[in-house]
Amino acid sequence: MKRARIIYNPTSGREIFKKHLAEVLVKLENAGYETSCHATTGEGDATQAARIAVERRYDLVIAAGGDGTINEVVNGIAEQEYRPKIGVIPVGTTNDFARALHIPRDIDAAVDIIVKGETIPVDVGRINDRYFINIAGGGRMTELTYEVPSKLKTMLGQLAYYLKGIEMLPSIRASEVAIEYDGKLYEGEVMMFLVGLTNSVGGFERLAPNSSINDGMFSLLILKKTNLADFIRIASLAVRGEHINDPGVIYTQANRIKVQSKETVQLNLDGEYGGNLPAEFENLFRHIEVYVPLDEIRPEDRPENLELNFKAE
Ligand SMILES: Nc1ncnc2c1ncn2[C@@H]1O[C@H](COP(=O)(O)OP(=O)(O)OP(=O)(O)O)[C@@H](O)[C@H]1O
Repeated sequence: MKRARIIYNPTSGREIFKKHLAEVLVKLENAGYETSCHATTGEGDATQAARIAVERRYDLVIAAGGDGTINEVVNGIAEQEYRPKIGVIPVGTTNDFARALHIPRDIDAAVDIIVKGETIPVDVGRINDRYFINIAGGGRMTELTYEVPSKLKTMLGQLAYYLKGIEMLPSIRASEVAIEYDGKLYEGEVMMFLVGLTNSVGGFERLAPNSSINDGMFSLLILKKTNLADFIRIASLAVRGEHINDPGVIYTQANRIKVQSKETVQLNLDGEYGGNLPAEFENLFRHIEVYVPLDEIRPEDRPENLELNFKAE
């Protein structure tokens, strides 16, 4: 019998997961999993719980929460030699990782995907000994994600971020940075830089349109210093993925990225504060296995084609 560990955040999103826990357990039991649960108690607890799940050699770890919870679970697993497969039940306010992997927000449907048992390997980002699965970045613009009060998030969901963004826009300053990427160098003032593993960020599904979840490459997006009018223009292009050719934007793929600044620039890892610059980003190629609806994954990202990609490199 396989053993599964559910690590769930009881405060995620609209706090609905608890009410569905019994049916989730029954479903996993019927599928042949012996399952136990851990409810997180606060910051860092999901990482600790994931480390313990690794020690106890669980076959899979199911993270139920938002991007913050999944990030924490991956942080407990990514550093280990034995890495259980990861299932995701997206019940957070932002669920960018799940969206990028086409995992549905419906709890029942998300569990069905785990039960079906199809997985793909995905890349994980490492930065100064911390890990991220979706996006890292820096610059004043990225700071709005943790300035949104959690009560507002529960009430308004994704909308809370946009409201905060609009409120902060006029006060956003540029930061002077040096960004080295695969031997190239950009030096200048930026509103933000983003280092992405998936194409889905903050509900913008085309922010990094060329991202592949398992090609060993980051998408690097640099938004140069702009005035408010240009910023609004670029943001509206970004909805359609058309910002990448704008002169105010640098968009490229890179495997290793180093960012420095003389100023204090905060980093954001998967939507949470992640220390300050300097930072070195390293892409850990196909580092974790995640349960996904395989039919909906792009052909080039599916396991049967991965070997081919690899040989072609
Ligand atoms: N019992 C708890 N009480 C309060 N905070 C918690 C608890 N358990 C975990 N947390 C914190 O909640 C943070 C964010 O949670 P998570 O990402 O799951 O959901 P969310 O806030 O609804 O969504 P998002 O982060 O996507 O906006 C975690 O990083 C963790 O620090």
